[in-house]
Order: sequence, then structure tokens, then C-alpha cells
Amino acid sequence: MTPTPHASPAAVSRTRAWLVVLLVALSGYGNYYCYDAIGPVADLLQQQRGFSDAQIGLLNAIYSLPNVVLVLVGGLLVDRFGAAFMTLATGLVCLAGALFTAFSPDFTGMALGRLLFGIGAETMGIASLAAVADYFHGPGRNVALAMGVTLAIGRIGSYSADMSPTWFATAYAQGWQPPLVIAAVMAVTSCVAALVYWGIDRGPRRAGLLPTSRTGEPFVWRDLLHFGRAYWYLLVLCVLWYAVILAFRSTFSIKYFQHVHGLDLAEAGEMNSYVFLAAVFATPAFGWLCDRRGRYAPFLMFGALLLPVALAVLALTPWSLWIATALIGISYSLVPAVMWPLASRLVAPQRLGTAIGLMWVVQNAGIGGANVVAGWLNDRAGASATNPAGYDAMMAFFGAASVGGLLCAVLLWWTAGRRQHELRG
Ligand SMILES: C[C@H](NC(=O)[C@@H](N)CCCCN)C(=O)O
Repeated sequence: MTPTPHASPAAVSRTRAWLVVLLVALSGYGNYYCYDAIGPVADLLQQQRGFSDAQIGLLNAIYSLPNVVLVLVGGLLVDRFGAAFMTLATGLVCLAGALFTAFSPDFTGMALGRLLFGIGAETMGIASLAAVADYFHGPGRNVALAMGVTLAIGRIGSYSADMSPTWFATAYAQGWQPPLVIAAVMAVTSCVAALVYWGIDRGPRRAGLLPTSRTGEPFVWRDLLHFGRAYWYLLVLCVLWYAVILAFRSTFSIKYFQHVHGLDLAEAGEMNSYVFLAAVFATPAFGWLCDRRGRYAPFLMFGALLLPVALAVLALTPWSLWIATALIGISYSLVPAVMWPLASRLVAPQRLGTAIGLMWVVQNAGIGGANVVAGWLNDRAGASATNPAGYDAMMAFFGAASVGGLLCAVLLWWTAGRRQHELRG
């Protein structure tokens, strides 16, 4: 892989670099907690505020909708104003969104809150990855381990939101609002962590030890197309892999386990949650392994391979659900653990925000599209507990998309990810 021009993060102490990881991860924890805070209060919102299923769905869909365009602007802003400033700025936007969501008297206000939260949260995700790349780029700096730790703490945020009905039972007993106030408190924590990170980042950045932002340079649309071929393979893999994994795991898998494999709701939910829990531990472990071996693309290819294999095991064999769950769990840990460090190696540091922003624009459209197509296929085939074969078309669709993703991972490995490329970079 071609080395990118870079300031010298190696001159920043490891303690400071890991402190940045911890702070960025803490802000990510609040971000992921708020993202997943609607699911646990969905039933209360229906009972106490009379919201329909469509309204509940909209509270989450409205998060992705603006990002089909805006997250690219967010990425450009990260390159222009730097990761630290943008983590803080987007943390404040997320907090405003979380407060609106918790305190709005009606559905429209809540939806506006979720819209605002989505605008802040996706750009904060880019700023977090750029922050870690700033401090860990370069040989021997363990960029994949650092990104893995950041992602893992974010996943704990999602897991905490899922567990919040147990951990904060008293709040839930008082109705829909207190749990959302707790989510807003998590957003405050995010802002405090972002503020401290911004404070400690100023010294090394002013001393020129970190990549300088591109403030003052005019934005040129054509720049968007000037990433190398390997980047485009990574982008298509990102779209296809996240579209399948999120549309399946976050939307349809529980229902699929119930209707096709005969699990009850609690068993299906628990089976699904193991994927999440595994990712908390396995994502940093895989990141560490990649850094240690100095190899990324082969691991990415292996992670991308496991998804179609897992879907085939689910759809075509009577094997235990544990096998498919383990395979999805490894893929869900391995692919993000490698994808984002690899992105930071494929593009110049000053363009990382734009590069990830562009990936997430198409990714958000892909996730939305995959949800719609899968739902349409299930409805068309009348998928249900009495007609489990009705899910075949959805599984074939997910299978085909995941094979497309695997193909991109192979092309990426072939173009820029073989031993002679990676060990050079
Ligand atoms: C880092 C990566 N995040 C994304 O890809 C986001 N665009 C979507 C996250 C949606 C849930 N918060 C990841 O979380 O693996």
C-alpha cells in the first residue's frame, strides 16, 4: 500500500494517544446509546402516547434519511476543521437532538430531535475514526487495535441501551420519558469527553505533530472522484456488507429466527444479542491481530466470506443456529475491525473524513434500500410462521448482496492488499 504523506504522530506520547482513544470511545459510547434508545421505549411510546408502528419506525429511519447527503458534508467538515473540533461540535448537535427527543410534547418534536441527532451522530462517527487515525497512523502505531477499542466501547453503548430496562428498571416504571432523559445524560457525557479531547489535542496539533486540516483550500467536487481503485472496492464492500448485516441483524433476524427456526421472542432476541456481545471483545482482538501481522486485506476478505457462508448455513442447512450466529459474530467483529484502519491507509490523512463521508452516504442509502427490498420480498411471498419458505427470497437477496461484497474484498486484496503492498505501507 502506498505510504501517505503525514505529520509525525509517532512524536506524540503513547499515553496521550491512548487517552485520546479513551475519550473518543467515551463520546462514541453516548452516541451509540442514544441511537439504540428508541427500541426499549417503543412499547411505552405506543401505550402511553399512542404512537403507531410506522411512527416508531420513522423515529429510527429519520436518523439515516438526511445522511444520504449530509454525512458527506460532515466528512468534508472533519477534513476542514479537524477531528477534535468536529467531535465536540457534533456532540453538541447530538445533545440538542437527544434533549428534543426526550422533552418534546408531541411526535413531530421527537422526530425533529431524532433528525438532529442523526445529523450529528454520523458525522461524529467519522470524526472519531479520523481522530484515532490522526494519533495512530504509521508503522508500529496499532491503528487497527485503537479503532477496534473505539468501536468496541461504542458497541457497549448499544448493548447498554438494550440492557437499560433491567439496569434502570425504576426509570422505565415511570414511563417513556425518564429512559430518554437518561439517553440525554449519556449525550452530555459524550460532550464532556469531546471537550476534554479537544483540550488535549490542541498542543500536539499546534506543534505540527498531527495532520493539519485543509482550512482555506477551496472545495473541488472533482476531488471526490480522485481516490484510488482500491478505495472504490472498499466503498462497495462497505455498502453491501453493512446493508446486509444491519438489515438482517437489526431488522429481520429476530422475526426470521422465530418463524423459520421456531424460537420464541426471548430466545431469538438473546441469540441475536450474542453477535453484539461477541463484537465487544472480538473487534479489538482482531484489530490487534491485523496490526501484529501487518496484514489487513486478507482478514477483510475472510470476514466478508463468512457472511454469505453464514446466510447459506441458515437458509440451506438444518444445522444448529449457534453455527450461523458464531459465523455472523466473527464477520461482524472482523470486517469493521479491518475496514476503517484500511480506509485510513488507502487515502491521505487530510482526506480521510471526505473518504469515509462518501462511503457512508452510499452506505446509508444501501441500508435503507436493503430494508425496503427485504420487507417487500417478505410481504410479496407472504413470509410468516405458517409460511417459513416465504423468507427464501429475502435470504437469496441478502446472500447475493453478500457475495457481491466478497467479490469486492477479493478485488481489493488483488489490487492493493497482497503481502508486497501491505508490508510496504
Ligand atoms: C463505524 C461503523 N459505523 C457506521 O458504519 C455508521 N455509518 C452506521 C452506524 C449505525 C449504528 N450506529 C460501525 O459502527 O461499524
